[in-house]
Amino acid sequence: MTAVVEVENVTRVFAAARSSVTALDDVSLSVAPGEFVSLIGPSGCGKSTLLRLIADLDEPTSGTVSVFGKTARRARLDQDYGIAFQQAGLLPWRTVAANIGLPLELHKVPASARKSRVAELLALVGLEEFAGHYPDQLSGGMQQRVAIARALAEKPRLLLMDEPFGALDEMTRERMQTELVRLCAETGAAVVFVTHSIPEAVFLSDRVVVMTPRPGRVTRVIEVRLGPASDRGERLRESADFYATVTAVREALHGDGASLPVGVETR
Ligand SMILES: Nc1ncnc2c1ncn2[C@@H]1O[C@H](COP(=O)(O)OP(=O)(O)OP(=O)(O)O)[C@@H](O)[C@H]1O
Repeated sequence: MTAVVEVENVTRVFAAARSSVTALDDVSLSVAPGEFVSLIGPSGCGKSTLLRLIADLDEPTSGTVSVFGKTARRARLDQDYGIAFQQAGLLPWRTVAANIGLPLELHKVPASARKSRVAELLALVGLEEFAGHYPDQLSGGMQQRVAIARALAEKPRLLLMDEPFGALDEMTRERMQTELVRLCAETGAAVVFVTHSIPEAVFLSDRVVVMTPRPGRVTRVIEVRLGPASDRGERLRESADFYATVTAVREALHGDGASLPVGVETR
């Protein structure tokens, strides 16, 4: 089975006149179809750099990145995935509805199908009343929700998301997490998801990849065994298994994995 994302021995050095930063050092990562993988680690450990390399917004100093078995460049040109990054990246001259519908327009989806899909997405992110607004009339969190709706517009087989829920209030954030899990289960989409939140990573993921900075490396990979995505509802957040996995990720982040709870595997 072809991996959706294959990162092999990737190093990214940002060279400057006096010093250079090794943002990623010999990082490898493989994401299977339908798999949800979160990248977590302290600020500056290279999470965003890794995602940018996968999205072909930057190039590795050495090593290779492939997406759906193609070069990262080819996959970007073919628009094989949806992207939702920290900055919403909306087009200011387009309304909310027109921003969300943009990928559908680019792929020449007929107007009637486009309209109904945009209505569905507006409901999903709770912005039905703002369809005709422009981005600068929305709060940061609302803009972020528009960007997420746009990323989901074409039910992509891969989503690349960098702190997409960072600007949201806690209630909306949890709702969006539940929706994202449900959508991925429905569409079979794989996701590479950057976050600073341990509970968020655990709730969403099949695997949590723990990174450390200077140089940016993958130090641990924690398999999350919390049952199928379709069962990940609100009750999961209060379960003992959930807490145990959160603890395991926290310990891995602090470099203390000596006593892992039962049922949590690392490799
Ligand atoms: N364009 C760039 N030029 C120079 N250095 C860069 C560039 N982009 C990233 N870096 C450096 O690479 C390292 C990794 O940065 P990156 O943004 O990937 O980290 P991160 O884990 O996503 O951090 P955060 O959690 O704060 O968003 C940092 O030391 C950063 O300063």
